[in-house]
Amino acid sequence: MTQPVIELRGATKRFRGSSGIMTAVHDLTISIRPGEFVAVVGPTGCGKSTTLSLVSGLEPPSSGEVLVDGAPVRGIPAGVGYMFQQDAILPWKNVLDNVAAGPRFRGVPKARARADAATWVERVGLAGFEAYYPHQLSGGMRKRVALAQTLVNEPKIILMDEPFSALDVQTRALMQDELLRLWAGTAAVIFVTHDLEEAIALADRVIVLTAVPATVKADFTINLPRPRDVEEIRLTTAFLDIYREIWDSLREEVARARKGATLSAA
Ligand SMILES: Nc1ncnc2c1ncn2[C@@H]1O[C@H](COP(=O)(O)OP(=O)(O)OP(=O)(O)O)[C@@H](O)[C@H]1O
Repeated sequence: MTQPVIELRGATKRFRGSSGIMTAVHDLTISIRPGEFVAVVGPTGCGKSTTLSLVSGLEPPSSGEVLVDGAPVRGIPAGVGYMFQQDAILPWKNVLDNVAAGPRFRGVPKARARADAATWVERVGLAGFEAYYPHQLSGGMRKRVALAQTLVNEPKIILMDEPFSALDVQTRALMQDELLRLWAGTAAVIFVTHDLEEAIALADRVIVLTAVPATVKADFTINLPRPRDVEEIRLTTAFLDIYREIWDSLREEVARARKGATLSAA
């Protein structure tokens, strides 16, 4: 059996807020193998981003353990790439230099960093746009730059927090396909999303979290064949069956979260 690359063992995270201590995630136990694509869904505000912060080392757990490659996470682990809703594109650098910035920061010599960046700019479909500046790019093109910025570092773990949620529906589907094509099992991915369709279309497993404090409610294996075309696969009976099953589980938590929000607002 392959050793997990990411492991949360009974991880709990508490925050001190204005009205006392609140528990964001509680007794979270998740194990992810190398190259596995895991989507995490749950109601709004349940603790999905906090889960990513634990794995990225941005937040230490209050109790329990978080391990990357079998070692407890202390600080930001090496080999982890990120992609968030807001990209980290530098407006004063052109496309090529934006993609080369990460390797340069890690100490890769300039010529090598630019050569690697050029390869990734091409792979994400931006050949010819190397000298463009971010303000000259569309939303989808910016996402391609962000994808290249992440993948140029050859991460073995990619943490994604709703990376495509600000895109229009068509560009979003295009980027989902691009992500699957470029990822192709090369890294373990945790993909946080509000969108259950997106979760199922992309992932090998979909983890449903409970309303806050988040803990694992259910863990579904997605046995849809790869390679996938995200727009085609959504129309298949197998997809709709899985969707119904997971939505039944998620719906209860969404209802609990809404009830909690109404009570706290009253
Ligand atoms: N640094 C912090 N300090 C205090 N409370 C925090 C902190 N980070 C998160 N929280 C709280 O923890 C809970 C979970 O937040 P989190 O952002 O992880 O949820 P989420 O599921 O990602 O939310 P969304 O669905 O809105 O993206 C929320 O109640 C939030 O206010």
